[in-house]
Amino acid sequence: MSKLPRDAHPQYLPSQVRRAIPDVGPVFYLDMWPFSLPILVASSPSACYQLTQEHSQPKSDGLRKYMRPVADNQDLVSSEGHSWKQWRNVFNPGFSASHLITLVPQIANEVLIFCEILRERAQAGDIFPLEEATVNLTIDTIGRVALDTHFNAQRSRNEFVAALRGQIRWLSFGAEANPFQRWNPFRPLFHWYYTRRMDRFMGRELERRFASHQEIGETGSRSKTVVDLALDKYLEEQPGSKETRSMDTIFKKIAISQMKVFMLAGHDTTSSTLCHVFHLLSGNPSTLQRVRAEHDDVFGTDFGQTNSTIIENPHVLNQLPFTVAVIKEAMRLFPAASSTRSGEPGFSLVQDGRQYPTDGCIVWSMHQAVHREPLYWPQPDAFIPERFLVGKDDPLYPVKGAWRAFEFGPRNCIGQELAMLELKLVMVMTLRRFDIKSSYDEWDQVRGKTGPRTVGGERAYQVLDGTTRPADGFPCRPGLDLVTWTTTFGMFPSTRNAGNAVHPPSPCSKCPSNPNNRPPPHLALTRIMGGVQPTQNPTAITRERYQRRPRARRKEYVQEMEQ
Ligand code: HEM
Repeated sequence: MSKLPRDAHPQYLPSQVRRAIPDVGPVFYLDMWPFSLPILVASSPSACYQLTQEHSQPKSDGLRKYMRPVADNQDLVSSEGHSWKQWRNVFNPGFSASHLITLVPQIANEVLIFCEILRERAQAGDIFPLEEATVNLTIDTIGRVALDTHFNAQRSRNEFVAALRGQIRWLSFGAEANPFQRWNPFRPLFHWYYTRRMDRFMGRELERRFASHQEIGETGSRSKTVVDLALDKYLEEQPGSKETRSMDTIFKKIAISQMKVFMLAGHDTTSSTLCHVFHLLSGNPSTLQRVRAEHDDVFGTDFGQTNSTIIENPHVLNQLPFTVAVIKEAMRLFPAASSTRSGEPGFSLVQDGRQYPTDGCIVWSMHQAVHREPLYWPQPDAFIPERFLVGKDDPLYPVKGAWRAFEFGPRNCIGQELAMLELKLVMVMTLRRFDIKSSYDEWDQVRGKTGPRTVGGERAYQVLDGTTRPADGFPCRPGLDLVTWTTTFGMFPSTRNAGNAVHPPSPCSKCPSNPNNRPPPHLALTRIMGGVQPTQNPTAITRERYQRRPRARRKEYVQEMEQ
C-alpha cells in the first residue's frame, strides 16, 4: 500500500497482493491484526459464487457496524433473515425495470438540470471536479424515484442532503489505524444529531406521500413511486388495513430507514460510475465516437429532440447495446462496491480442490480483484467495451460470473435497474452535446501533489469516501455544447443535415487562441450543418465580440444579445 497514493481505496490491497505474489492464487487470507479480523479474499467467480449464491452468508459485522448509526440495522443492506426477506419483498416491485421505465420523464427532468449545470461550467471555462455535480444529480434522482421528493440538491442546499453528508462523514468500519479516529468520543453525538434531522425530514415527506397515495388510489391519476408500490404491497399483506386513514407506524419507521439507505447505497455508487464513464471515454475518442453514432442512429441527429423522444417512448433506452457495454466495462475497471460476509464454523470455500475454512474471518467477494484478474479477462487493464458484445468463441468473451458489479444471489443490488437507467439517460443526453475532457494533468500542475499519484498507471483511481469515488472528484473541463456554440457564435442550430458529420477533434490547429481545448466553432459548425458552412448572420453574436468581453461578462453578453 505504501506504493499507492495515501487516499487509495483499501479494495486495492487484495489485487496488489495478487499481482505481487501470483502464486497466492485467487483465494487467500490476509492477516490484518490488530486492525480487523483476518480477511479471506475471494477473487474467483467460483469462490464468489459459493459465498453469495450457493450459501448466501450473512453480511459482515464490520458492515453492520458501519450501517448501524444510519438505520439501526433495520435496512436492506445490513438486516438479515426474515426481516430482510419481508422488506426486500415489499420494496422489490418499485425497483423493477417495468416500473422504473414509467418514471423516466421525472429522471429526465433531473438530467436536464445536470445538462444546464454542465453548460454553465463550460461557459465559465474553468476546470472543476465533476463528481460534485454527479452526486447531486444521483441524489435528486433517487428522491424523485423513491418518494417523488424534489431535493433540488443540484441547485440548492437541502436539509436532508446536508444531514446525510454529515452522517456519512462520521461513519466508520472501526478499522482505522488512527486511534482518535477509531474511537472518537464525539461520533455518537454527531450520529444522533444527523439521524434526527434525516428522520424528521423523511417522516414529513412520507406523510405527504401517504396523503397523495390515497389520492392516487382514488383517481389513479399520478405515477407511483417506489414508496407507493411498497405501501401497496405492505397493505396487501396486512388484513383490513386497506381502509386505513393514517400511516402505519411500522411501515413508516421501516420506510424511513430504507429511504436513508437507498440514498446512501445508491448515490455515490452511481455517481462515481458516471465519472468513470466520462473519464474513460475522454481517453478513448474512437469509443466515444461509436457511442455517439449509436445515439445518432437511435435518436436521430437532431439532438434537440432527444428528450422528447425519450419521454414519448422510454423503451427506446433498451436499444443501446454499445452504450450498455461501455457502462459495464467502466464498472468492470472501477467497481463501485463489493460484498463482505461473515465466515462461520463448518463453511469453507473450495478453490482448485483446496479447502479454505471461513470461521472467524471476514470473507470478501472482491470485485476489484475478480474484475482485473488476467485468468478471466484478456488485457485486464484495457478499456474494451466490445468484450460484452462478442460471441462465445471470441477470446474476449467474459467468463461466467466474472463480472459481478451488482453482485449475484439473493443479496444482489436492488437498485441495479435504476442505476443502469440513469447512466444510460445521462449518456444519451450529454455525450453528443458536451466534450468532457478529463483534466488530471492540469489539475496536478495547479494543485501539486506529493507521493504516488496513480494506481497501476491510472490517475482516476478509486478513493474511500462513503463507498468509492474517483480521485480528486474527477477534475474535468466540459467543452461548450454545440447548441451553445451556435448561439454564441452566430451559427444556426439546425442539426438536420448532420448525418455524415464527425465530432470535432480538439485542440484545433486552426484556432490557436481556442481557450481550454473547447471544440473549435468552425468544426462544431461542420457537424451541425453536415459540412455546409452557412453565411455569418450580421446581427448575431460574433466570436470576436464575445472574446473581447472580460470572461466574467461573457455570459451576460450572450443573454443580453439573445433577448
Ligand atoms: C452503479 C451503481 C451501483 C452499484 C455498483 C451497486 C452495487 C451494489 C452491490 C455490489 C451490492 C451488494 C452489497 C453487499 O453484498 O453487501 C449492492 C446492494 C444494494 N444496493 Fe446497490 N449498487 C448501485 C446502485 C444502487 C442504487 C441506485 C440503489 C438504490 C437506490 C442501491 C441500493 C442497494 C441496496 C438497498 C442494496 C442491499 C440489497 C440487499 O441486500 O437486499 N444500489 N449494490
